[in-house]
Amino acid sequence: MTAVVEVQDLRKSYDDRAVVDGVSFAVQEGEIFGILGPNGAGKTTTVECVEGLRVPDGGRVRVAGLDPVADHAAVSRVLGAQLQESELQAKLTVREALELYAAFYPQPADWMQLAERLGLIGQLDRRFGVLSGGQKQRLFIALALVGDPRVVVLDELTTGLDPRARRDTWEIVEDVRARGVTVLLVTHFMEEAQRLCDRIAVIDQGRITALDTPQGLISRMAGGTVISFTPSVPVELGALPGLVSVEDRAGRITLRGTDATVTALLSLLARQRVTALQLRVTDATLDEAFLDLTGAGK
Ligand SMILES: Nc1ncnc2c1ncn2[C@@H]1O[C@H](COP(=O)(O)OP(=O)(O)OP(=O)(O)O)[C@@H](O)[C@H]1O
Repeated sequence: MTAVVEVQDLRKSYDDRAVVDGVSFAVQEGEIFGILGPNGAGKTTTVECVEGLRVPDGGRVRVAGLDPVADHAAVSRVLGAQLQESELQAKLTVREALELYAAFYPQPADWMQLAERLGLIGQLDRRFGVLSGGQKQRLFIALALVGDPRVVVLDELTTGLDPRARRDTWEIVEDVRARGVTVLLVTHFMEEAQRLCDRIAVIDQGRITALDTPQGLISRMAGGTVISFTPSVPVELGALPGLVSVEDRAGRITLRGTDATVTALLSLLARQRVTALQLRVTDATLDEAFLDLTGAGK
């Protein structure tokens, strides 16, 4: 596997306050890599150092082997960044924006094809200022892809979108990856990270507190397996392996533990001839793992 984005011991301070404090990660070619963290954690600062928009105080950043600050022009040919709303004139039509941005690149993608893939064909002659939130986001994705990049950085892509538009956008991101583009995704939405990302770096107060697959993040938290059931008769559970907590709400029992807890519980119930009514075994959500892994839950 080749790392297309490498960040080693990245440091950035504002007014003597470290907002990125020794962040290291490597994004493999073809991966959707998520950066997740509470407000002010340093996510945007980190990706802006990757984009060459901010100069790090320390550490090393490479995009396709290039330094985003020293080799800025070369990096902008391999890396597509999502614009912020303020960066596009309201009067520009979708067609003009696509033409304009395509002209920045020596070998742009076919923007008409991009517009078609992103469902923008019907919007080509409409001005940016009158587009809906979802249409604007589609245009931003198209503009990030118009240089035919190897890596695309998407920051808070679906903030402000309704659930339908958010799901449509996720499909577009999956389609982008299916075409071999590496995606670096900054998000607040756990569901989005869980659905899209191959791996996630959880950042809190400028440091990475965990880096794993979504499933790995969930299973590393204590009590990652949730078991709930209603016993046919009252039951004495005693000590079960891996058990983290027990809750009894009007006869419905919820346990948090591990796979070993489930196995031990089932044999205990069988021995006591108790039936577990409406038995459900689920994984904790990434939401819960996130709160466990950042100061946000404390
Ligand atoms: N140009 C700047 N000058 C001073 N402080 C800054 C500057 N840019 C960012 N900060 C501060 O650095 C910290 C990290 O900001 P950053 O935007 O990287 O966080 P974030 O994780 O992306 O947050 P959010 O999820 O809220 O967008 C914040 O406390 C922010 O106020």
